[in-house]
Amino acid sequence: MGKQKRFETEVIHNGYDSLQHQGSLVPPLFQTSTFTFPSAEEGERRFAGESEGYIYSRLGNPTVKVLEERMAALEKGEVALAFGSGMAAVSATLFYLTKTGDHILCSEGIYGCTFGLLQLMNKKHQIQHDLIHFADEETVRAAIRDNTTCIYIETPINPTMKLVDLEMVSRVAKEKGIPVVVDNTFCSPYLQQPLTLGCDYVIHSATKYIGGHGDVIAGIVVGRREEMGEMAMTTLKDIGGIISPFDAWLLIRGLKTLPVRLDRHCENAKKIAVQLKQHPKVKMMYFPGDPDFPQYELAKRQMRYPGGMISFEIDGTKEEAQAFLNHCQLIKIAVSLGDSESLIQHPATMTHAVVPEKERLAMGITDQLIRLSVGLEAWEDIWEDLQQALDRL
Ligand code: MET
Repeated sequence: MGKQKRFETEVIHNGYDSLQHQGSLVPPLFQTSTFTFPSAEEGERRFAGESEGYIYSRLGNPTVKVLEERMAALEKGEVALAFGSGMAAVSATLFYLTKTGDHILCSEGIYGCTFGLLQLMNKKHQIQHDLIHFADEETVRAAIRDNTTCIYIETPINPTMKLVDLEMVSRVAKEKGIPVVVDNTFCSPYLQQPLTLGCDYVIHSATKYIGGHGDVIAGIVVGRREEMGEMAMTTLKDIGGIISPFDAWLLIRGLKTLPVRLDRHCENAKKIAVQLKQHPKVKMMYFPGDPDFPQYELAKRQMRYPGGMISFEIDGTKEEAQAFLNHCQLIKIAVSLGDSESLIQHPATMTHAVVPEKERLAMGITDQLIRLSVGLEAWEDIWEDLQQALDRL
């Protein structure tokens, strides 16, 4: 296929040759559950892995393959696998990396359903976990146990926006031979490429910036050929959380504009953050692009731009936080993120409602915390909506 091109080119062209598909500019949608074999013997060879060729869409599909190859290239990994949701990707990866009695070391905050999954793994398989602040090498070393088989990180953390120094954590993890898994959903590979910083697996809820249009639920995992091959044959094939070919096709379409969209998301977020910070009803703001953000330097080092997500605490009660959401008119009250539409939500009662209060507060998710996914609308319109809603408090 020749040498890899720049990111903005790869999102459009990688892994697809139109001349191999009757000149179809856009990768065709292979909306089929199964594939016919020219003979019984060829069927046997395909099942035995002695012959290439498709069998059944749970085991592989040409449309899904275009998406997977493209995502692998964009994350600078070897192989990607697509899943039916971000959580299917997370659970397949964690089940692949652990067995009964193991321990997972996590960042100090994680998405509510990932937290729920860890509870389930603990209950059913006695797999333990700790959530820690990866402050420095010593802290990481001290937190790793003999039975730690994986480090699981979100950065920025959903929804507190705290960052983890991926280069530092993977350096320590390498000493101990422990794989580092990063949920890169808030950044997409355009803003942050964990594999280039020494991490081993990247996970996406492709529902968010990858799809970008709020019409697909999907997940992606990227890693090395050998491990991903094993994952494909076990926790993808046999647990079966596959993506549908149509959803893969929509993601291929969404990906083409990822850099263009993210440039705009990031520009808008920067402008909104400046305004938000000055509003008297905003008590705290968490945005990696704010010069007062405690990890501002790390953000500059690790991320291309600070992203399109902003969290902030209003000066008020939980009820006032909810009233503020209700006052928003242009901005929609909804979970999810990375869509064209600006979305706002209340993590304590929505994305992280399953986390018990004590753990939730330890993560930094107060009743006053609001998460905003800055959309692609004119930033002035987004700000005017926020401002009028804040002014009514
Ligand atoms: C079902 S709740 C959330 C969806 C998504 N992971 C988010 O953080 O918004």
